[in-house]
Amino acid sequence: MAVYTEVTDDELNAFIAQYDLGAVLSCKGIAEGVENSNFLLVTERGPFILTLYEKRTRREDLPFFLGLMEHLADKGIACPLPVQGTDGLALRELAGRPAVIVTFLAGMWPRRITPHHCAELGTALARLHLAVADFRMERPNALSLDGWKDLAGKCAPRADEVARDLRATLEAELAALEANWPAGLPSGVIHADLFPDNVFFRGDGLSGLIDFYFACNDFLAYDIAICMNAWCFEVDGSFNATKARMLLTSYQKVRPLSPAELAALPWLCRGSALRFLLTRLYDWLNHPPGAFVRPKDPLEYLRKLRFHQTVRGLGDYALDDGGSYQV
Ligand SMILES: Nc1ncnc2c1ncn2[C@@H]1O[C@H](COP(=O)(O)OP(=O)(O)O)[C@@H](O)[C@H]1O
Ligand SMILES: N[C@@H](CCOP(=O)(O)O)C(=O)O
Repeated sequence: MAVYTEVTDDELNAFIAQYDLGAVLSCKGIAEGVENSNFLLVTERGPFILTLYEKRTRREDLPFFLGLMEHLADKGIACPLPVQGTDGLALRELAGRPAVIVTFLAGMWPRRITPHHCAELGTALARLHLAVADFRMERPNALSLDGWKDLAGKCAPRADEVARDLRATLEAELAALEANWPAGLPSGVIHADLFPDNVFFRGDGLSGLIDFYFACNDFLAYDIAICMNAWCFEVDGSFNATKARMLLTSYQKVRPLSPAELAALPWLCRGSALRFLLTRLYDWLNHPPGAFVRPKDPLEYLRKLRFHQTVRGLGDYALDDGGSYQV
């Protein structure tokens, strides 16, 4: 379960005393998530989420993530809002980790993805991309080409333990991506991890987005590629063109994609597949024995990468009309 850092009652009570939230009624570790320690904190003012930031979330990036959530909430995007203490500060320290309390978002993430979920996602993603246009803070994407090379180098000596010839596959893919990575596409702040477990629904409607801790500046269309990989494959590994069409069509009703963005999607999907293959592979090879968190399967993303390697253009996704299918 994703609670890496335990908090004692004394530490928690001293921490909460810095807010105007009343007394703590309960505080339970949340099993989901892999990056940070999360707790469902119930106080006399209601439910909140307490997050302690762990290894991959760098302290110097936290003002960007918190500022982004505040900016998005201000623009009407349903997302958690950092809660300030009586001193006006949201970011503080608890049990030796940077920590914040954010507002609780009602809803459930979808366990069985339907094309309708993908349509809702497309609308929300495009709204997010429009909403960040005037967000002034920047954070370069540490998990783009240079970051992938770094991770691939660290995994190389043991990669073939996970899949035959994986080391050579990674090297060849990195070279191909370096030679073909698009340039000059519309850029801005992207979520960069908008997987189903970070998107909440209430009934049929999307109710909010969470987990902005990989957000960064990159091509906006790269965020779509991340979503195509995370939402538009079936458990048997097949690509579901209907889901991708729903995603693209809804997105484009809010923010139309340029021909260059559409043409770049196959390479962006390859890059996104490699990115999640590499972080999962790194975690797979390096998770401490006995850790509660079960690392995610890197091979799922190797299969997605192999699929995209066969794609020569949008037609191979059955998206040659640019996803202009009418929902
Ligand atoms: N603001 C929130 N409102 C409601 N639940 C939340 C909120 N933030 C996180 N959660 C819960 O905590 C889980 C893990 O959160 P997440 O941000 O994905 O963690 P991690 O960064 O460790 O992956 C989510 O799946 C959800 O159940
Ligand atoms: N979405 C990533 C892992 C990051 O986990 P999250 O719990 O922060 O969404 C993956 O699937 O590899």
